[in-house]
Amino acid sequence: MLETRSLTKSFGAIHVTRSVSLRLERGERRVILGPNGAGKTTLFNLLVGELAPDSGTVHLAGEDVTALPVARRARRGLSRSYQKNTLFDGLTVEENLALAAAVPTGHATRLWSDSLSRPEIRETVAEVAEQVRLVPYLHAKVSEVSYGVRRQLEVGVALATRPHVLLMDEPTSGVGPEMSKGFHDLLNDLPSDLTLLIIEHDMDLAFAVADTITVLNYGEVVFDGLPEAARGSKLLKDIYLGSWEDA
Ligand SMILES: Nc1ncnc2c1ncn2[C@@H]1O[C@H](COP(=O)(O)OP(=O)(O)OP(=O)(O)O)[C@@H](O)[C@H]1O
Repeated sequence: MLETRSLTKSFGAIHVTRSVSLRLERGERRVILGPNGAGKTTLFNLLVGELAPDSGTVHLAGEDVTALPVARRARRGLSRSYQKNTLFDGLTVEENLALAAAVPTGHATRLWSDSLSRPEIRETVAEVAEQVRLVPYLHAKVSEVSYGVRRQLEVGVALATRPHVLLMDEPTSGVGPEMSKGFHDLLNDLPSDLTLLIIEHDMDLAFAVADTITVLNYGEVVFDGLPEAARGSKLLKDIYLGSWEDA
């Protein structure tokens, strides 16, 4: 469903992505682990098209999308939720979802009231709100809801564009252990044909949701396999857990 072949990117003399080849099957849940600066976010930027690689290719559903800009990849079903806040604070939760839901319909508009009057958008908003446990907050302004609810909404906004592949950059960053468990349930309840690629620092969550794990270190894939194998890997302990404890 999503594949990279020998993806390579440098910033000046720093090799941030070193010949990364990944292949995610439809419905696969893959977690990307790696110490700070390993190149995880850069890989996401290359996948969605915010950065162009120096060499290598990105394929979505079998098609080479390397030359396509962000919006065209998004229309083909590749969506991303961000680590940082990208919500409209002055709008309600429902209005934020409606704006995102309007994107694939080609009716994207800042007039959220227009979006909400469209039945297909109302339907998407209702379904996504259910999926990400936001029904009780639909009419609250984003500026009034808790940090954890905002994180849920960020996932909701990405889902409302109806992606086939969803990339999530640290969905639980900054939320407490209780919320983190809630996120685990939320991720497991997402449609089984949705392909998920998640950058996650919370090891418990990572192992709980992952079908497969990729570990990046200095921009290079140093492990690619099943969570059980990752758990026992000395390499992973040395490069990842060591850095994690230092972080
Ligand atoms: N636009 C840029 N220009 C120059 N260097 C950059 C740029 N973006 C990232 N880097 C460098 O590339 C390296 C990888 O950064 P990246 O953010 O991809 O790592 P990461 O694994 O996501 O780290 P973290 O876990 O801290 O978010 C770092 O050394 C970073 O300073």
